[in-house]
Amino acid sequence: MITIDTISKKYGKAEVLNVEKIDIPTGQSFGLVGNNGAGKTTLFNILLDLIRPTTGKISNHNIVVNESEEWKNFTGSFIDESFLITYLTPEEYFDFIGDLRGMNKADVAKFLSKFDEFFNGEIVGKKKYLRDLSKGNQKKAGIVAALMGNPQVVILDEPFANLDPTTQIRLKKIIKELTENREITVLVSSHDLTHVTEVCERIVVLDKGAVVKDIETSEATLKELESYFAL
Ligand SMILES: Nc1ncnc2c1ncn2[C@@H]1O[C@H](COP(=O)(O)OP(=O)(O)OP(=O)(O)O)[C@@H](O)[C@H]1O
Repeated sequence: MITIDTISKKYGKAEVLNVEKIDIPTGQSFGLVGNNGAGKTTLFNILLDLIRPTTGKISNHNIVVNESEEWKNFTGSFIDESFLITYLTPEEYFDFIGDLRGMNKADVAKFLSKFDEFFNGEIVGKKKYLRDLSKGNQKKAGIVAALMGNPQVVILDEPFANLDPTTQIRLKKIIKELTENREITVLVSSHDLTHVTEVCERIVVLDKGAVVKDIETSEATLKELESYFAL
C-alpha cells in the first residue's frame, strides 16, 4: 500500500501540488494523468524522495519515504534520463543496477533475454554508450532497468512518450503482465489516454496540483477523460 497524506509542494509562493489523500492498494495499476504542469512528475519525485514535500508525507509499504531508504529495495522507477549513467553501455548499466539488486551477471543476462522483443535489437550488443542512444531507446533501457530485481512497486513517468508505436504496444503488454497477478503495484503517468486506460485499473486526474478525478477504469473511462480534457 502506498499512502499519500496531505502532500503539498510550493516553490516560493506558487503551490504546484496539493493532494489531500490517495491510498494505492498493493497490486493496483494506477494511472496519473493531467495537462502539462499539473504536478504528475512532482508527485512521483516526492514519492521517490527526489524532492521534499512542503507538507505531508508519503509511505510506501509503511515506510515513510523521506525517513528511511528501505523502500528502495523493493521499488523500481524510471522518471527520466537522469536515472541513467550515460557514459556506460546498456550492458554495463544493467550489470551495475543488477548488482545493486542482488543479481549476478548470469541473472542479468537471463532477465534481459525476456526483453529481446522490446529492445528490438537496438539496445544490447551495439557497442554504444547510453548517451548515444536515441531518446526512445534510452527510455527502453531505463524502463527495463526499473524492472530488475523483482520490484514490488514500479513507478514510470510518461513511459510511452518517445516510444515508437510497436514499442508502445509491447510496453502495454509488459505492464499488463506485471500487474496480472495483482501483487506488483504499478504507477504510470501518461498523456496518452488510450494507453493509460488500457493498462491501469484506476486513473487519477491532476489539475493545477489537485486531484479532480479518481476513477475506477471501465469502458466509459476513455470517453469521460476525452470529454474532460476537450473542455
Ligand atoms: N524546481 C522548480 N522550481 C519552480 N517550479 C517548479 C520546479 N519544478 C517544477 N516546477 C513547477 O511545478 C509545476 C508542476 O510540474 P510537473 O513537472 O510536476 O508537472 P507535470 O504534470 O509532470 O507536467 P508535464 O506533463 O509537462 O510533464 C509546473 O508548473 C512546474 O513549472
